[in-house]
Amino acid sequence: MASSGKIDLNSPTITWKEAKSYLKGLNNKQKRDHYSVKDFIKLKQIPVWKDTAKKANIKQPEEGKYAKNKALNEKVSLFRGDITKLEVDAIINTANSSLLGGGGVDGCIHRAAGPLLKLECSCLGGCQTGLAKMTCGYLLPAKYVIHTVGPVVQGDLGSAQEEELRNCYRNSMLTAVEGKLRSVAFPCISTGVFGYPPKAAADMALRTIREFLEENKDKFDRVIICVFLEKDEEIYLQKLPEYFPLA
Ligand SMILES: NC(=O)c1ccc[n+]([C@H]2O[C@H](COP(=O)([O-])OP(=O)(O)OC[C@H]3O[C@@H](n4cnc5c(N)ncnc54)[C@H](O)[C@@H]3O)[C@@H](O)[C@H]2O)c1
Repeated sequence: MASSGKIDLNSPTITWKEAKSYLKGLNNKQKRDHYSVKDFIKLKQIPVWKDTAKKANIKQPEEGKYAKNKALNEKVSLFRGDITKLEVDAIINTANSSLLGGGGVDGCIHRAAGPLLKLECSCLGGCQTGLAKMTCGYLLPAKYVIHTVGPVVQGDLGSAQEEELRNCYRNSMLTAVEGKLRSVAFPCISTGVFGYPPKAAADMALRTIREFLEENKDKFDRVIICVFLEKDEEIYLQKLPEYFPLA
């Protein structure tokens, strides 16, 4: 135990349960002393879709299938960058079924969270495609990590994989609601190694997030779509006005 009650989360002797319980008792300022990243991004630094659209001078398409909703346009955000830097209640990890780490987002999250994340994950018994399981965020600026396993797409996209991707977004948001979390950030689930076509994935993500927020609008302050690649940013800028038309 270090002095003044502060625990060294990098100590080889601390268990993940001790670390999780200790972190739960800290306020944001105290937690910041433990982040593995110093250039973390605060929620208030991430613009909402309403402001992004105005700045990007986005053209509103003809009447789409979703109604204009000012409140929802102030709850969703499109952000391009590293999801491990976001200071939100939870980031979603697009993991594999073992939940024991891998590459891509999964690798970035485990590296930034530190070894305690894998130790907690190893007690979860893996995760089936489409489901979601939550752990502590440890050294991440995010309080929690919601791990979900997306579908693998080889060849043509099938309806089963579409349903599985929809389940990833819905079950991750349901898990956040159960944990009373108010701000979450999604990466582009399954669009990397798992091969889901990015435009079709963006349609499924936006439809599912829109419909879930309509049913649970008071449960969230912010749902962030965190893209990493420029092409994904372009896809979402093009599709967002269809699902979140500018009010
Ligand atoms: N990409 C790899 O080299 C690699 C290798 C082995 C396993 N994995 C991982 O990939 C599988 C899941 O496939 P997937 O397509 O769902 O995931 P993914 O391959 O990680 O790609 C998902 C999306 O996340 C983007 N991305 C990558 N790093 C970041 C970051 N730091 N912040 C935000 N977004 C980022 C990436 O560009 C892509 O659009 C799992 O097995 C997992 O372990 C990835």
